[in-house]
Amino acid sequence: MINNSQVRYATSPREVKQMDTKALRDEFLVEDVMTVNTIKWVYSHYDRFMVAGVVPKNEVTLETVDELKSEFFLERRELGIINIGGKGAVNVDGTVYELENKEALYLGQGNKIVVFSSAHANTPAKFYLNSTPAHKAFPNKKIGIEDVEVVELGANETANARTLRKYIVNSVVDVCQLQMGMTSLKTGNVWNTMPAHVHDRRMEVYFYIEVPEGQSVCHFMGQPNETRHIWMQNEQAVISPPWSIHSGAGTSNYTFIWGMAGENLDYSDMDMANISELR
Ligand SMILES: O=C(O)C(=O)C[C@H](O)C(=O)CO
Ligand SMILES: [Zn+2]
Repeated sequence: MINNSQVRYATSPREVKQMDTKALRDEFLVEDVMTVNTIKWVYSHYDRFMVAGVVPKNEVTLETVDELKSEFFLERRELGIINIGGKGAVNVDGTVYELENKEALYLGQGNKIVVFSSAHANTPAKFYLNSTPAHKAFPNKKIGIEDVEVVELGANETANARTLRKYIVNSVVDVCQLQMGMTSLKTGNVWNTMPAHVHDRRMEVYFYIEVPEGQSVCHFMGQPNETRHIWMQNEQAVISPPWSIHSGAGTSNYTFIWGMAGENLDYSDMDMANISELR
């Protein structure tokens, strides 16, 4: 067992209202996601959601962590994997799933030995990992580009034209509670998830990717009438409490992976915030 994980406790809106920039970043920002040949988990007490990434230049085995007090990582958990790097593979108890860039894999509870590798060490895979507690063992499933549900959102006029791709949702794969997808802003568009929303039934984590060199995304969080912001660099993640909006404006277009867990699997269960009422 390795102890390469960090716990983030749940915070209330009242506490967050008092936080300065550093406190907000310490609590919600995950700076180092894509680590080479190692997996550094962040364990959030919001719905016990775990976030990590791995760039396997050598083979990397998924190991359990102290927080889980389990014999193996997936003993009581499910795992979503999206590859944002070069071609790679995930060996799951002897079955090999090859994942090209922007392909995903769902692993159900009970899988014991999971090994990540890259096809080429000089263009390694970059596996983004989200994991949540599971109550049932659903089958493993690879989700290729052709399996994804695609939704077009926003408009150029409001600088929020974007393509949303649902990878791990219950209309594509059987899951206990994990949902994952990817949203890409079109050229010249900068706003994600605007109009903003909250969903007190689910927490969410955004992982910003494809942010061009020298550009940033300003991520907005907090209750709709008491917002805060966190400046995000490429390949950083941010935890969104269930009571918080999660929206961002970039200094260019970009992509992000969203992952959710909680009370329901209803993607459309959102309480919208009126733009003119944001504070
Ligand atoms: O661009 C968007 O809008 C999103 O990607 C929204 C996320 O999917 C989300 O917040 C789901 O609750
Ligand atoms: Zn959301």
